[in-house]
Amino acid sequence: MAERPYIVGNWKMNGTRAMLSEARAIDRGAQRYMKVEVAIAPPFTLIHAVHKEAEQIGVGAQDCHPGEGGAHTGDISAPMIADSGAKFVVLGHSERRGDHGESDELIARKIDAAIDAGLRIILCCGESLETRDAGEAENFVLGQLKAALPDIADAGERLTIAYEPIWAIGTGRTAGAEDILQMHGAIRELLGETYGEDAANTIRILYGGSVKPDNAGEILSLENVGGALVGGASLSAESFLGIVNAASEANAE
Ligand SMILES: O=C(CO)COP(=O)(O)O
Repeated sequence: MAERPYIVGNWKMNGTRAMLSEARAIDRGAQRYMKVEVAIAPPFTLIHAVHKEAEQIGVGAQDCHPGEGGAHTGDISAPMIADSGAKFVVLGHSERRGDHGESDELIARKIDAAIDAGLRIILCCGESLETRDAGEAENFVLGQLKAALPDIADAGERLTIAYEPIWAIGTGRTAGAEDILQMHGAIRELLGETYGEDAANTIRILYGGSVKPDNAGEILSLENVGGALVGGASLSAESFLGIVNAASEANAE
């Protein structure tokens, strides 16, 4: 892993104020790993509280609306997210695409809104098992990215990609090393074509899908894997910091 590894916890629809003690423990624990960038994306309701607690870790949101404000009951805009203390937003997660029918086109508009609000972006992509079995995984994932990659000069600082095969999310199954290497390599190539080699090489490509302390070391030492987007194992400081520790060790190798 060449870049500073980036380990991000996606809390999904989990967490009440009782979880703030876990966020605090993650933050304090992360202070032992200054060479790893650590962040969490709690639900909207906890962003501000986690932001106030955090001394070391970054705080982000899990979605935003493409508009700036107005009559959209129940939605949260990118400027509101930035105002709550978040510095990034996760966009295009397969659960948003699946549960809410989010299209590539909508995700591209959300990315523009997030950029206008000064947020960094973690853009998610990933194929279903059906698509993989049909031999279409790479085409599908690259298609998702081509439809959404923003036309910005500072992509190296602003953008992170997360490859999360849907069949590996919450299932205890991780993609094999060969599959990860191949997909991350293809994504790196697309980023190079889009932004030029130099910028592309500073964009971290995270892997996500059942990352745990005991498999993180192997995954994080693969070429073109710049970190992990972690769901279930980010809900406890102990397991999440175990992954941060693995990232630190993989980076030292
Ligand atoms: O979807 C994920 C992170 O965004 C991965 O979730 P799990 O780590 O629970 O498989």
